[in-house]
Amino acid sequence: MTTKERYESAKELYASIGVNTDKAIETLKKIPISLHCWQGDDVTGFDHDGPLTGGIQATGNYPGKARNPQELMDDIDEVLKLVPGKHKLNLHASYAIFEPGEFVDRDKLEPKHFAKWVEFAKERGLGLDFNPTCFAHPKVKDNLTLSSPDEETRQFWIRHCQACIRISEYFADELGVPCAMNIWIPDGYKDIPADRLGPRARFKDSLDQILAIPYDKSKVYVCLESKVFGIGLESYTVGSSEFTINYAARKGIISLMDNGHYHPTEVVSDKISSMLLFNDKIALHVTRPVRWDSDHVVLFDDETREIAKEIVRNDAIDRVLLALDFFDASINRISAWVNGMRNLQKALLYALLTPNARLKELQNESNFTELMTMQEELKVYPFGDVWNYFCEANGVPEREDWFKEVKRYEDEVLSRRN
Ligand SMILES: C[C@H](O)[C@H](O)[C@@H](O)C(=O)CO
Ligand SMILES: [Mn+2]
Repeated sequence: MTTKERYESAKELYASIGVNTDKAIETLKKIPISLHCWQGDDVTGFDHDGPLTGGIQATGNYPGKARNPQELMDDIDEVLKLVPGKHKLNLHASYAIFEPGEFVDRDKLEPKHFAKWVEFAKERGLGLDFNPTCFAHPKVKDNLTLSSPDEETRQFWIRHCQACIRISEYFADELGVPCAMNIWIPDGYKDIPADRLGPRARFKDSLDQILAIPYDKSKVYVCLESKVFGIGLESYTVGSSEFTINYAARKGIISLMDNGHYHPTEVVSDKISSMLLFNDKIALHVTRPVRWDSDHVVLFDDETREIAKEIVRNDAIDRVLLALDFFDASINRISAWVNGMRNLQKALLYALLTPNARLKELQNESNFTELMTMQEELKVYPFGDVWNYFCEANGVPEREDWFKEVKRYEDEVLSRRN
């Protein structure tokens, strides 16, 4: 049987429960996911030689990490060949590209330092998203940036974030696609603080100063990401969930939830509906925490599917900005990216192939017996036949065939890097 024939048979079965597979794959094709550049080099970037700091960690030493802009771009191209649909690329400020011998500190960054990325994005029809890099830098003083009591330090990071807004607007102007600019700071304390309010008040004031510069809100979507703890910052983080949600609501920016940034039994899938009721847009970093915010590769697992269902069944595809955020250095980095992208797409497809209206009715009728039965039986519907057809129709390898190309690239390209 061909992929198409399998699809036709799956289509009939889904139609019998009121699901239109053609419509599902048309919708999926148009859902952009922001591919995070930092999986390719373990969050190293190009503007410093120091270690990764900020309470995050990439563990593993798999060979073949990208060492310069060209290698990172080549690797991203390799990923794009294996992922269906059109997406965005998510850059950090530390990935600025300088002329040979040039160095520009983060508070002085300008659009021209990202011109090569814009060219790259234009040639491939990608949108660009952006992030200030408030970590892995000598100006992070005692683990603090925008909340630092040291005014010089705080002003440095304010200027950095302002520079990033200007760069984000340049991306949007050049590419004709709004740029999501996400602010995340690592600031916090390892042990019980004596003052919780002061750092948060300074962070609030810093954000006010950053947002006070003129910029076009229809082009730059400023997002604010919360976090419950970092490595070495276990007792207190300045940018907590309450802080970021309140600040974003008050100032009309976008809350970003990273599903690795909550207590282990808290799930982002349960937060999405509440956030949608009070916000036009929300943003997500989709990741996989394992015991802690360990940023493992996204799988086609229960929570990823549950997140996707909340987006699809609440008609929020255009209101949720989707980005990946993980950095696994223990496996082939191209495969980490491709698995993460394809798995989030699979979760979205699974949600699109769910008879959501019928399931809602069952819930409202308190028919929990049939609801459970249906939800469980759906798990063994021929979802894979629809996914494989989607891959074929979009010119990328189906099933695990993509891995052959990853192996070839590893043998011919990655293994020659050291
Ligand atoms: C590199 C990213 O900006 C970073 O992972 C941030 O989004 C985060 O999640 C920190 O834990
Ligand atoms: Mn994140």
